[in-house]
Amino acid sequence: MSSACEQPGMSSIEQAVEALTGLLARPAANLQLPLLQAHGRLLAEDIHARHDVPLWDNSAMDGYALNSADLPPEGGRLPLAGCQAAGDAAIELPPGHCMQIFTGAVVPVGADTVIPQENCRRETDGVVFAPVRPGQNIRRQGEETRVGQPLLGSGTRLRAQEIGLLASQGYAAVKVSRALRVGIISSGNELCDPGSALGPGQIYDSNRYLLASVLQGWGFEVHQYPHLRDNLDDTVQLLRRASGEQDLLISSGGVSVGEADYLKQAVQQLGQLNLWRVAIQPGKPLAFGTIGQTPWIGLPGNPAASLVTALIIARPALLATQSQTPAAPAILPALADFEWQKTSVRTRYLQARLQVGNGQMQAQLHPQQSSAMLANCCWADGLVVIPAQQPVQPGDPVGFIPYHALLQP
Ligand SMILES: Nc1nc2c(c(=O)[nH]1)N[C@H]1C(S)=C(S)[C@@H](COP(=O)(O)OP(=O)(O)OC[C@H]3O[C@@H](n4cnc5c(N)ncnc54)[C@H](O)[C@@H]3O)O[C@H]1N2
Ligand code: MOO
Repeated sequence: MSSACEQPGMSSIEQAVEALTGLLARPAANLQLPLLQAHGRLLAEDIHARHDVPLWDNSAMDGYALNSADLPPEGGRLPLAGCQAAGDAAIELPPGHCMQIFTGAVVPVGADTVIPQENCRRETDGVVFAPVRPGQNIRRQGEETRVGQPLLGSGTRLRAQEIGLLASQGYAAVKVSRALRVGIISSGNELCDPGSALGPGQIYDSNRYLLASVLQGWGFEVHQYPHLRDNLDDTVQLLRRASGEQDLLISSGGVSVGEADYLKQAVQQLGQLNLWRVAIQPGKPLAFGTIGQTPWIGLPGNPAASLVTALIIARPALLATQSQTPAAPAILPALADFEWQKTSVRTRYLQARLQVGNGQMQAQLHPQQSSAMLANCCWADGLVVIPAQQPVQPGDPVGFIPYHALLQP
């Protein structure tokens, strides 16, 4: 990322992230959600074990349970006495016998060892064992977790494994943080939604779908608003309504210098414009401010500029409303498999792929880097970061941020 920005009128990326983070408030309320709806949410309570895990000593194998004291050290034959199946209460092992047992079944009373069926020889009414190690293949009560033990802390993001762990402790519902409600607004007379026929001069609105996917991927609740026509009255009206309904508004388009770009003007009329223009390419015209109590982020209209600014500037600020420690995506070291001479006062994010060459990670660029394109972003699996004013020669070290890291919370 850029250091202090020397371009008059532009903030550095760090300044923009810091100012935006200060503008966004955490949603106050928590909510109780059924476990199946809690995936991806942040836990809003501390979770303790309700019982030991395992609940009782149980078998790790399909085989035969026995009391090791019943066998001589060289092994031997034990008569077979019934079967202990998973889901049944513990039955008693008669002294001097063995009992068939299945994985997960409670260990019969009196048994201390389980031998897998492939490691012994079954006869009609008995089993012949090699020497055994007492205690083999038994999962002990409480060896994973003891009742009352802290399991998950408030603030933990519930991934698949946390959901599974909560279910294993009998939690049918959990308290989670309410996700920010984000209103999405696409601005421009030229926009038409997929599913409708394009009129003359129209294009399909891709940013609405792109941004909704990004925000949903981070766990936010997304609400759509109608396309904003390029005039001040409509813009003021829609922003006033939407700001009363959402925790945050994110628009795309209408923030550069064009005479049909009314968003900043409308925000100034309704509230306050806090920042405009960031030393980032693509994405320079990014703006944000507040309408009443509701923050607004104006992403640039070019689709790749919308995507990159959402991932690099909005992401850390938005995730800070959800968690105390938003994970900054790791910048992976790579070697440039390209030359870049178009230096700029802005930090440049380039659509790139990583590949292994000569045993090292090499970053390759898409031949087209226009911010008006999306096919290049689909080709890419991440972004190469070129600091301001820094040309790159083939073989130079560069930083690479994988898309998967940016698209996850
Ligand atoms: N004279 C100048 N012109 C422009 C400058 C500048 O500094 N001086 N900056 C350029 C840069 S950089 C960008 S990025 C764009 C951003 O402009 P806006 O945010 O005002 O966006 P629009 O003008 O509304 O649209 C730009 C471009 O993107 C297309 N677009 C807009 N919304 C969508 C959408 N929802 N789905 C798909 N495509 C969309 C729109 O049709 C335009 O082609 O400004 C440059 N101009
Ligand atoms: O910043 Mo614009 O986003 O260069 O296309």
